[in-house]
Amino acid sequence: MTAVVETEGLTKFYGKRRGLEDLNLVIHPGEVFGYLGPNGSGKTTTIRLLLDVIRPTSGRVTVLGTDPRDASVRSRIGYLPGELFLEGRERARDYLAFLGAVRGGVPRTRIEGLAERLEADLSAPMGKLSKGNRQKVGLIQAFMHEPELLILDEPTGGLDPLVQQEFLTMVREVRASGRTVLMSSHVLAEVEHVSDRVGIVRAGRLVAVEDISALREKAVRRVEFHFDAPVPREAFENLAGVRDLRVEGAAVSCTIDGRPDALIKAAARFTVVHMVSAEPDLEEIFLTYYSDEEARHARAGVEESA
Ligand SMILES: Nc1ncnc2c1ncn2[C@@H]1O[C@H](COP(=O)(O)OP(=O)(O)OP(=O)(O)O)[C@@H](O)[C@H]1O
Repeated sequence: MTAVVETEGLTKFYGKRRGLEDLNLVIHPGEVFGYLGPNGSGKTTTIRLLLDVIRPTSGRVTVLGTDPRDASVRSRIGYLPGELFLEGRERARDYLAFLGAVRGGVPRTRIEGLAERLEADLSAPMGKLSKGNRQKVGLIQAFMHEPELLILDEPTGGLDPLVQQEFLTMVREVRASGRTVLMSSHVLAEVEHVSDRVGIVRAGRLVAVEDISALREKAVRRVEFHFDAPVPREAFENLAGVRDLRVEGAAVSCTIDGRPDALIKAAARFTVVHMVSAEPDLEEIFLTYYSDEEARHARAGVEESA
């Protein structure tokens, strides 16, 4: 299976300033990849290198099996820039129709359909669009030609929660059709419900790539069962992944580290009246992981300089 994005030692310095260093990343066809990191960590630099907006200082990159310098690859990509400049008196609707024609013809009905889904107002002149509407026009132009790869830089900024949900549905549809999405964000919560994998970039370096499902499995969550009659403590002792067990009459509570399978099977032997399971807070795991990494890097830095 050919990678959709593949980089090897990809590095960009702006003069002496590090934008990105030694990025080795493979993105597979049909996956949604969340690219996460705080402001200034190198996300936009990576995206610009993939699009040949800037050229690498060193290293190698292919996009859809092609060198990004080959201009023919551009029409196979949909791109939402982090900052979108839309100017002038032309109406958004006419601008999108023009872009559609340039990209080989996009039916007006598709543009209107996307506008409806995102509740975008296409009648306003480009220069007068609100922040939210500008972002929506940006999304429509990225999605409308049904590109093989969507590269979205901070796509959800400025969208209200309902429109965000619709946008996430559009991303899921892209994946369901076997196409690929790379979306950057500085908050995990924005991408976790649609991403298959997330990459964490920090100070110009990719510090981790994680499967979202693996991250979920690592999560510790609190679970409570209420039964129709008191249950024996022994039935819940020494179960894989179960910690902080409390059995009080007909109520059992504990934390689960990893899969809840053993606990569910133990509980299934009794009559469950009610169950509460708190959704694991991935942001918390992520931040714990992140700060561990940070501490490790800081220690390595101290050791290096010692
Ligand atoms: N044109 C430029 N000239 C000089 N330095 C730059 C330039 N563009 C980016 N940088 C620097 O490169 C580093 C990475 O920036 P980049 O914009 O890629 O980060 P980012 O993760 O996209 O951040 P943000 O979320 O704020 O857009 C930062 O230190 C930034 O100051």
